[in-house]
Amino acid sequence: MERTIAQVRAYTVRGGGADYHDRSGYHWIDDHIATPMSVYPEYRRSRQSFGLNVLGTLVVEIEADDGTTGFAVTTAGEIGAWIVEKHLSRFLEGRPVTDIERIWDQMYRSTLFYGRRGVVLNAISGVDLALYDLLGRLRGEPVHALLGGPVRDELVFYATGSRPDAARELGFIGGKMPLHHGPAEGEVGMRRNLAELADMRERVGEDFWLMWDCWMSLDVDYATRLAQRAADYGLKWIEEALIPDDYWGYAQLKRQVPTGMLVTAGEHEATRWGFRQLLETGVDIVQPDVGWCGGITELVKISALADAHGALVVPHGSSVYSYHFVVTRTNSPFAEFLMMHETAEEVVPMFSPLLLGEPVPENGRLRVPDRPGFGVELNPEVERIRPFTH
Ligand SMILES: C[C@H](O)[C@H](O)CC(=O)C(=O)O
Ligand SMILES: [Mg+2]
Repeated sequence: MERTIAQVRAYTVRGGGADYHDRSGYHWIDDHIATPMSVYPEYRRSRQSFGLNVLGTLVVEIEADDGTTGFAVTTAGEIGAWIVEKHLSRFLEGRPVTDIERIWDQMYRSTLFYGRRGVVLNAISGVDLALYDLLGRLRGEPVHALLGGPVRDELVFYATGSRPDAARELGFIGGKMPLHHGPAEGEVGMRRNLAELADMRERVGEDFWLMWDCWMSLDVDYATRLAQRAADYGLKWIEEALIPDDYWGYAQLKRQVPTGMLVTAGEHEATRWGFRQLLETGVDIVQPDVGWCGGITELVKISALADAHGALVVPHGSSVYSYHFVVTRTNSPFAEFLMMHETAEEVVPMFSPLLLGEPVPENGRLRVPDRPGFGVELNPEVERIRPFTH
């Protein structure tokens, strides 16, 4: 029997969860990481100092007419909750649960006058993921089955964190480190970056992948010089070196990095149109975040586009929402695991404490669970607030 959507609800959560930058106390993820704001000395030490954690987590719940409820989490907080409740809900309530493509198109077209990317696309992604979760629960199938089924038995992971040496011991295939010093810290900062890479290469040996996440902090000149000097230490890829709008810079950087070094980008990009522009620069790996780029519905299109450009798709973080997709695509041969342990020495669930049943890699590998939907539940002990209703 065809089920319809009875109600859409949006909640916010603080402290961890999908907004993984929203945490208190020491954490490697907020320890002097180079950012576009590093040009201002007063904002260098901590990304929270310029508001990286202002949004918080958005939880979208979608209830079908038989009471079955699907949900998803992303980064969008109160603004996202307002968009979902006051604007997007009208395109869902009363519609068949299977109307995923039409609902996406209406959400996107109707928000073009203030949307296209950023927090609006985060909100659209949250709704889309919650719809997939609901459809999977109604059909008793995991989301990966709805996407055509797995192309491999298990996922293999690289780890992102400050301790690739610990990641190696934990069985990951590589380690991606945050870059600590940007161009404004001059040659001294450049040398410090290279010393950290050299030290890590020493610790992990020759064959372990080492990558740098530059989080939009560089310019083409600095990124080129950094890449050239990092080649001596076998840097596998240089990630998100430039601001997302500088497509021309990415094209230039791709031409200038040493042969064999990969250029990756895209975690702050959204929609097939944004990725079309990014792919035309020649980047080797695109890294859409399924909770930010437009959800699964859009990621399927981005992935096909990337495949036709000969580029891999290795989604940014996003836990189960990414795993169910990656396992279904041949051009996504491995996945990212973001180390949310304070010192990146242990494996902890990425969206902890928000989800129950969130799977984590063991020895760098994971069989994606066959539970219906995305296979996770909301932890009832985590306080959530519904700031708006409609
Ligand atoms: C470590 C990075 O600065 C950021 O927090 C996460 C990220 O960009 C990634 O996992 O990739
Ligand atoms: Mg990144």
